[in-house]
Amino acid sequence: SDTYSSVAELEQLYFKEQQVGQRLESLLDLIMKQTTAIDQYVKLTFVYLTELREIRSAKLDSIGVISNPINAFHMMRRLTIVWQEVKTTLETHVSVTDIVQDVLNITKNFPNDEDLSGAAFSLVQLQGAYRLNVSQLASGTVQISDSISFPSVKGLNARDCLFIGKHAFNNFTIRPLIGFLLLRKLRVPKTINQQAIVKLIHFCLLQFEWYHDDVLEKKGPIGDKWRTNLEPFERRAKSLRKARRSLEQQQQIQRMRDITHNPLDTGYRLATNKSTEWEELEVFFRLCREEKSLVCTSQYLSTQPALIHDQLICTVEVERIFPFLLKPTGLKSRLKCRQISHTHSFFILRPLKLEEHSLVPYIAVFHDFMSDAETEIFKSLAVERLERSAHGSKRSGQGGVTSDKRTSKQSWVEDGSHHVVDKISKRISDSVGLNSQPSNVGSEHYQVANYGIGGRYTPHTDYGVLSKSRGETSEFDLFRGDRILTFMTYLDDVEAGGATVFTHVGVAIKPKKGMSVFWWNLMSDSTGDTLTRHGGCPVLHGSKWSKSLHNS
Ligand SMILES: O=C(O)CCC(=O)C(=O)O
Ligand SMILES: [Fe+2]
Repeated sequence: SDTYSSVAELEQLYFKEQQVGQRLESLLDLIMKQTTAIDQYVKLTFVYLTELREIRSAKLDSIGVISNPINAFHMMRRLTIVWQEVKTTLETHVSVTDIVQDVLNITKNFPNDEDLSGAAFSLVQLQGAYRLNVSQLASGTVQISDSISFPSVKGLNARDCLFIGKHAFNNFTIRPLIGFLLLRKLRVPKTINQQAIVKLIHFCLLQFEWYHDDVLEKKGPIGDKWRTNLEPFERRAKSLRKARRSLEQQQQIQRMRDITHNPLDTGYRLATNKSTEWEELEVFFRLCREEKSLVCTSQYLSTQPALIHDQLICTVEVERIFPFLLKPTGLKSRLKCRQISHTHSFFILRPLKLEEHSLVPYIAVFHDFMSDAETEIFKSLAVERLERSAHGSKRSGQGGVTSDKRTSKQSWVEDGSHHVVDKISKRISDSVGLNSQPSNVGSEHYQVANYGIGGRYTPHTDYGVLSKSRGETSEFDLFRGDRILTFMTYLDDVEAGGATVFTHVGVAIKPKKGMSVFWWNLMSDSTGDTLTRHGGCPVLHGSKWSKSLHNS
């Protein structure tokens, strides 16, 4: 008391007050920072949660949501880019509570940037393979035909399109890229610099032209894995380049002109009945799209295999190499559907429903081979142990590489792991007459595969799994021998895409839950039958599960 009467005491108070001021200042600073952090957190999570609420209000089950490639892309975007932002605010500013800790635990193995790129590139590939309408896609619809379309919960915004477009460019799939980018040019919102996009489109076109001209000049217009337009893009250089073309290149060009103009040139057909990888891919995608009319719509040829879906190869040429495209319909009429009960007494009660798809090589399906309950057992046995599928490669000798030739995950299910598995092995043995019990050398284990967004397996043969050089193959594998028969069962329906197609006989089989397809890979002299080359089309909408057994 009476402090005011002493200056010395007042001075002390002055200092104390200043101290309080400083403390309050720091506290305010802290609180302001926290408020900004909370503000940021609220804004970020609000956007995030709004998207999640939109999904919930669409009233779809989990598979219903993620089997749409656009929804899957959005999920990948949220779990990578959006989640990283939310996580940063959580970790650095918001005080760690049990809930935060819990969230951080759940998200430990979230996807990474590579997964996001994968999702973006899958959309580009699907667009190309199935020739999806780009503006429909951007507005959030996978439009398959006039009557079939699959809307996603949310469309793609400018930033998404740009992101996807850049991925297209990085992978030289120029057409979809230009599609995506041009689309943005029409509707670029203010938030994105319009000029930057126009520049990017320009840049893409220049790169493409440069790339095309370079290939044309250095390698010529035809090769094993490429076709180019006959004319260079750059007009100024045209006459100059013409002069520089070698005689051989000119002959190549002449040959190409001849083929395109004379589809019935049988002499040529006989000379080159072996297809290049590139030509086979063209046929593969054609069969995937169930293209009926094979009209030569364009003579515009491309430099990249990735561009084949843009009708860049002239039909007459494909027909020359794949005569089945011109197959007289009479052949089809020899294929039969019938019920089979003689292979085992069990089938007297419940005959097998066989449908033939090709006689040479023999490819057929058994309808309703497995019940829904049985298919679910196989999926549940596999789902916990899925790993990225690999495929054979000339360079690596015996299998073991992963690439975008085969984009699926798989796991091996062994005989004896469940009584239903044993039951199915017996059923397969009884129906095709081969020993399918994987416990002995008769066959491999079941390979259960699940395809992701745009998941596919480009054309290949199932035989030839044993390495040519003996040292690389185990004694067991040598004893067992090569794959005689492939017996594959679809464990789910696929709404769009995902057919199994045989590129050399023009057969496309659509997955149906419980249906099995089988074919003989080897000829009677145990050499491989090249006509069995086949692949799995990209999954356009849905989830594709299959289970294969290879008999040796
Ligand atoms: O998934 C498909 O349709 C084909 C799969 C296949 O060819 C294989 O796994 O060897
Ligand atoms: Fe295969």
